[in-house]
Amino acid sequence: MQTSLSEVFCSVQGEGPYVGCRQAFVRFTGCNLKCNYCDTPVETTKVCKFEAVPGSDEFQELENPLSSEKVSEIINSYSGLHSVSLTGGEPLMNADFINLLETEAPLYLESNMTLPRMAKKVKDKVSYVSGDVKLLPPELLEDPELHLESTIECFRTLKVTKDRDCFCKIVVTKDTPEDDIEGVVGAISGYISCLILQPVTQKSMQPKPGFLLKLQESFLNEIDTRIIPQTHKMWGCL
Ligand SMILES: C[S@@+](CC[C@H](N)C(=O)[O-])C[C@H]1O[C@@H](n2cnc3c(N)ncnc32)[C@H](O)[C@@H]1O
Ligand SMILES: Nc1nc2[nH]cc(C(=O)O)c2c(=O)[nH]1
Ligand code: SF4
Ligand SMILES: [Mg+2]
Repeated sequence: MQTSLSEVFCSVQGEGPYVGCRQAFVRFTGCNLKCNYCDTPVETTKVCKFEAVPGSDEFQELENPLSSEKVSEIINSYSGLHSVSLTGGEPLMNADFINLLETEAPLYLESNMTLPRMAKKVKDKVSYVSGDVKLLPPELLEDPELHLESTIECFRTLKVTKDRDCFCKIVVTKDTPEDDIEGVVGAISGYISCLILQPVTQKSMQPKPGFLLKLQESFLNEIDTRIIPQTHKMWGCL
């Protein structure tokens, strides 16, 4: 089986509870959402950029699409990996491909948690789930009620178990409604090991620190809640 990737590189996880862990990053193309804050191009590319030496800024170009065998081989060429971040775009759009990967390091899924049928397919394949809850303006969603139901269903399917960690990240902007955050956290807190409030990185969209601290305080009785911004952007690594 083959798929298109935009890039493969080795760096450290810049977000959430595993910040600083060495990972291979596999970036799939295509996404089913259009988040107003998204920092990543999701269009399908002709070639996949592959950085063989971490931090070298020298990229080889591999023609898309790539086979699962080739992608596994590239990932296994990196040493010292904690895990393999499957990101994008939306990696769950490639659930069948993910199931064919044969990597030495465990898989870490980075998902928008809106595709429950795909989530079922990969539930025994992934060891870490970094699941976003997308609190977007309703005009950006086709069916806001279904969006919420699908999100909860994905967390139920990929919930924390003895073999899988699952945590939630919520990107918070100055326009994120407090009530929406509270409602969804109540619905998924039983499925996750911790909740990360991730302030959006663009200065113009950022919430006030006091808003995040107040939210954190209100959730701490229910779930380990941490405020962690994107750290890889601070020191300019991939
Ligand atoms: C580019 S997305 C790809 C994976 C998946 N589609 C998702 O959204 O979870 C990777 C992570 O970056 C986060 N992200 C994207 N744009 C961001 C921004 N401007 N500020 C903070 N986090 C951002 C997303 O919320 C997600 O947690
Ligand atoms: N260092 C680093 N950490 C990340 N965490 C999530 C990322 C992503 O784009 O999915 C990402 C990324 O692109 N780079
Ligand atoms: S779901 Fe992820 S990749 Fe897709 S638009 Fe939102 S942040 Fe970007
Ligand atoms: Mg990123």
